[in-house]
Amino acid sequence: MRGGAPAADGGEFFPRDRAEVAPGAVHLPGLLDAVGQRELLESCRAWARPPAGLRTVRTPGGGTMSARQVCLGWHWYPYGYARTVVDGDGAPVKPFPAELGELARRAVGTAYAAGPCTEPYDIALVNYYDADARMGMHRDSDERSDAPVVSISLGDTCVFRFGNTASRGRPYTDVRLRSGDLFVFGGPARGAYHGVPRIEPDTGPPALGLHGRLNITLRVSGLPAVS
Ligand SMILES: O=C(O)CCC(=O)C(=O)O
Ligand SMILES: [Fe+2]
Repeated sequence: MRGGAPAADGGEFFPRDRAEVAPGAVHLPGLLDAVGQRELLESCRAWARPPAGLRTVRTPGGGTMSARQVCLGWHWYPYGYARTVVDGDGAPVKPFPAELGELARRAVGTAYAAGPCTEPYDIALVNYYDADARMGMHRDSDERSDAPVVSISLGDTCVFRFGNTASRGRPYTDVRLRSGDLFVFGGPARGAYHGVPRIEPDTGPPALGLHGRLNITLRVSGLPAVS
């Protein structure tokens, strides 16, 4: 892979390349340009408003997740999916926007030679990380589809840890995800453990105007569509 050292203006001197981190796990740097990032950020701000807005997720063991979350299409809670915010204000989940489905299809088509995924994307999780937030190693395993997961990053750079399907431990690869990067994991990587051990504060593009990091995770539920 070619060098990715930031230039003095915050841009890239050498473009960063598509990189296959593990079989089926593909990093697509800079897929969203500045305009695309700004539009998506504006949408995230609207989705984060109540009802069914940004919330703190409580785990059955009594803990809380440090990244706050809002869901679109299907509401994820530990550990399942619902049509309403069953662990929050009880409001109906906001609809899954068609443009996120298009973005997921484009990402899968760019990531894999086999081309776009034909299953309809119908879940978006929007995770907001402040400088101290992180996400522990976990698998995305509440879906009934093995379609690839597509993850989008906005704002501050994070360290994204992509591991293996057997355990939370090694071997894993740490990848820096920057604003506008996408990461796709499907096929043999679909069930791999992954997490976010660190946010690098104040590393996002200043013009974006986002303090912290947003992640948008797109999934196919495999659950019956609403009529
Ligand atoms: O923030 C990220 O990059 C990962 C989010 C994630 O793994 C999830 O929401 O399941
Ligand atoms: Fe995940």
